[in-house]
Amino acid sequence: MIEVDQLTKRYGPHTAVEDVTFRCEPGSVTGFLGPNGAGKSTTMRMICGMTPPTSGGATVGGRPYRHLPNPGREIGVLLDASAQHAGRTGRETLTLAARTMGVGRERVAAVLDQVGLNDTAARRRVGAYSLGMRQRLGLALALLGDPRVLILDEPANGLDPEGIFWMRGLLREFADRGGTVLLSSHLLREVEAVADRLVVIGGGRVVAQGGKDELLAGAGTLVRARDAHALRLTLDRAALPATAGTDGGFVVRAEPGEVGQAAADAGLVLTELRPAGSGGLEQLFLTLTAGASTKEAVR
Ligand SMILES: Nc1ncnc2c1ncn2[C@@H]1O[C@H](COP(=O)(O)OP(=O)(O)OP(=O)(O)O)[C@@H](O)[C@H]1O
Repeated sequence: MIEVDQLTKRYGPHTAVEDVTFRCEPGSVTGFLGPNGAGKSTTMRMICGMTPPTSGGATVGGRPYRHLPNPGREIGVLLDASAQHAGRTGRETLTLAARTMGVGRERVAAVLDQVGLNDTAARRRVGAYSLGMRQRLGLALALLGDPRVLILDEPANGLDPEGIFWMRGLLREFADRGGTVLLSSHLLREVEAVADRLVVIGGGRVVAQGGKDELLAGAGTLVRARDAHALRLTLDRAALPATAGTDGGFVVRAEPGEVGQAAADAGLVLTELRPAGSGGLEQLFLTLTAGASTKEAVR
């Protein structure tokens, strides 16, 4: 179990993460989703004791990361696949880590096999690895201590479609055996395919969280009016929480009837009014990523 409680991180006047609270339960994969710069890495680094929070805290299995006597045996972490010593071979990297963690050498062969790095790859220096191979080695390091919890920052980066499919299977199996997985991505589709729960972060704050199916299904009402500005004012006046899309529409966290009534009371002409459905989360995510590569974000 991972518990994140009101985590906040400020760098001078800049707030990177603000009041972030969520939990990841055993037996589930939690997708931590947000555009570049949203605060995913900073949150994960705070959970793993690498960045001290300005306020709030996080525990893994009931204890702060720094209080775990042998963290690698309890939590597998992949935060930066390029962090490994370029001059060592993959096998040396794992053997050294196994010694530090106090796990048997047989785990090295087991995890190399698990992540699909063959003998030739294991004997090659990490400096000569492709990004995809580094991600596999990073995952091998995370799995080495046979932990119950995995915390992975953008693990699919650099993997080809087959590699991404393989990784999803690995994470699904890990969770199905009772493990807890937190993985981040800036791609909605990538996380949607494997996660049970989603935590969506934008501008350092959690903007949505819940079960994936619930978030994808009950994502409010999509509404559009001839006069988008008047609609915004009407929604604000009626205290209906709305997120503006990039195309003039709004996703409102309320029933269509309630939204329609507010518009009718204000004498507005609506051009669209319907349950947002799966488009709701997509719309919310597009709004967050507006200005960034929006097409890529929902790919
Ligand atoms: N050491 C630091 N000093 C100052 N600002 C920082 C530092 N680390 C992160 N930030 C800022 O905090 C914000 C959140 O960054 P973070 O790396 O956590 O986002 P992210 O969601 O992981 O994005 P990405 O996918 O691009 O890594 C950004 O505005 C970033 O510039």
